[in-house]
Amino acid sequence: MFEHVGGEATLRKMAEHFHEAVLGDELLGKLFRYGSSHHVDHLTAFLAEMLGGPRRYSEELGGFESIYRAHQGLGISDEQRDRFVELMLESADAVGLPADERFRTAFTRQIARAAGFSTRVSRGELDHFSAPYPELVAWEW
Ligand code: HEM
Repeated sequence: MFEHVGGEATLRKMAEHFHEAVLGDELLGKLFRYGSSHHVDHLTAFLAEMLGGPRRYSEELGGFESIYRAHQGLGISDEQRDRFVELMLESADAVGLPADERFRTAFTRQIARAAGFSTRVSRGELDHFSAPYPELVAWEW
């Protein structure tokens, strides 16, 4: 799937597009406005790994610890979660990710799953030890 989408270059474009979109979004902007400049790069690495590409996010960028810490305490609402997923899918369209049904079905499901994970972490509903991180990145495509 990593190759099918056009590799890291396409995913970086998608992450850049997404980052711009959330910054300008009424529901999500305030969560990201004070964030760090590495969000685009880390999101690119995570998406690449999620799609079966290089394991840079887990091996070099902190993997589970980093993603857990980034969302802890954010108190993401259901509305914010749904908007996040919507903007991700819009960004996928904007940069021309493949439109075939097999890819889109799996991609949408996995983004929704990751959003569920981040939301539960953000509300303190998932502790460190029970959080299903491996399922997020080691996905069977
Ligand atoms: C459900 C709604 C979500 C919200 C509101 C949210 C919010 C955030 C915020 C505020 C940050 C910190 C940004 C920064 O450091 O500049 C962050 C980091 C991150 N998020 Fe999310 N997030 C959500 C869902 C997701 C999902 C679904 C994914 C994966 C597809 C994801 C992947 C990441 C990654 C990889 C980082 C960077 C962590 C690091 O620094 O290594 N997030 N998120």
